[in-house]
Amino acid sequence: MAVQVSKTGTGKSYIGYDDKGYLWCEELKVVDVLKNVGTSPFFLYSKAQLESNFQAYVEATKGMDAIIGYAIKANNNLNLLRILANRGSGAVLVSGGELLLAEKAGFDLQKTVLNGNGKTMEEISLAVTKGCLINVDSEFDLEHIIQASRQVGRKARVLIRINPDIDPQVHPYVSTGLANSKFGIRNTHLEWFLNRIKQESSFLDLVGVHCHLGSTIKQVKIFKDAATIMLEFVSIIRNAGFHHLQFLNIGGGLGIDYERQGDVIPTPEELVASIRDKVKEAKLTLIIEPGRSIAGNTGVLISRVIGVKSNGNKEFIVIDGSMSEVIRPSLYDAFHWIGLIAPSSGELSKFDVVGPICESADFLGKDRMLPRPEEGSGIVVMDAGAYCYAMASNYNMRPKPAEILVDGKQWKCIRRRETFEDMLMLYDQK
Ligand SMILES: Cc1ncc(COP(=O)(O)O)c(C=O)c1O
Ligand SMILES: N[C@@H](CCCC[NH3+])C(=O)O
Repeated sequence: MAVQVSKTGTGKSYIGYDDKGYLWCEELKVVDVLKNVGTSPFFLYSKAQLESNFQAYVEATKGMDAIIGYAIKANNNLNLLRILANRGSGAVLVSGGELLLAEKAGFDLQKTVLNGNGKTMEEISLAVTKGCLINVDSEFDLEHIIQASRQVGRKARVLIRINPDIDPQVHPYVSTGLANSKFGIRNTHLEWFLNRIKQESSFLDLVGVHCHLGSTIKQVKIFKDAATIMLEFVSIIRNAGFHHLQFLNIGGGLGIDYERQGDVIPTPEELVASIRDKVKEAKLTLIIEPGRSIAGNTGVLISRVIGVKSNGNKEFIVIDGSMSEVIRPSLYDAFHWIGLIAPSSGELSKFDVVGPICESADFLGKDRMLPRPEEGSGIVVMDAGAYCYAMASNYNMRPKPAEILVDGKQWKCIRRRETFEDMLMLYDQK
């Protein structure tokens, strides 16, 4: 049975090492899965981990009106989405594609929120037709929503996305709530929005406010500060005559323990507890939009070692996984814990773990102390359940990998590996 590598934000860990040095996913030794799957790299997910992470939010929001809106962008595997939809999760969407997928997965579309600073008319019309909540992101976005609801002949249920100018203290590329961000409106424009919504009240129902500060946040205080500011806006908006205001959408963004050094990451319970009383006092339904903290430690990338080389200064472990499956290190200099999946007697040395892609930015980890691996041995990149497959590409004509789901002692393929023919199909071959 799996042992804990380290405590994550939601507590339990279903992917971890035993004391002999074998990696387990639930009740399966990952070396055995690798043998049976045949191809590599592939993503490996734990169903129990996914359920446990979602359950942590359910427990955290017990006793209050709340929608847990899983942010589909983090991991959109249909099979995983169905698991969450069956458990009553809502969904947070950023495109028409995500909306259609959410519908296919069985999410209650009344509990979905369409976000986005550049929604197309088609996407907005679809969201109005299906009864999704829609976040207003700008003046033009509001005009497009009015137009769509006129055409569809149905009132749009909207929230205003306010940019509260709070620093989430994360990498600038994943920070979304500062004054210079492309997302949301500034409070100085709020009056204009309220007036315009009033004018078009036969097409718009203003039901809430939204903010999303960023991703990989590690302090509860940041959410608490945001809630305080957002509740001030709620009062202003209610005082302006909007009595249907029902939702405070606090966004997503809770981090996970990528470093696996025992960092203290707030739990969903701690996050919600820090704002619960104020939200209840204001008679609001809380919407929370977690992505990473539900999907992140649910999955890992399993690769094989192609070879080990030295350039005189540095040593490299070259694996068959790459930035085309896990782009986060290249894009954000993000850290993912890397290890061998089975015990090794190789001497410990410092390696860069790199892929075969024709880019110097193609690294999964730098300066990692690892046992010198044999060719063909399995390597794990941990915490690859969020923003990894979802951001994967065919760069260098690489097929996207398989996704495997473990449930106890069973595993199944929940998305097959792409083939060369799959990629070829999209070309005009004449
Ligand atoms: C509006 C919105 N909601 C929710 C999320 C999910 O964030 P996270 O995966 O960090 O929980 C994101 C992504 O950052 C987002 O942009
Ligand atoms: N893609 C980012 C998070 C951005 C979330 C979307 N706003 C990551 O891998 O960490």
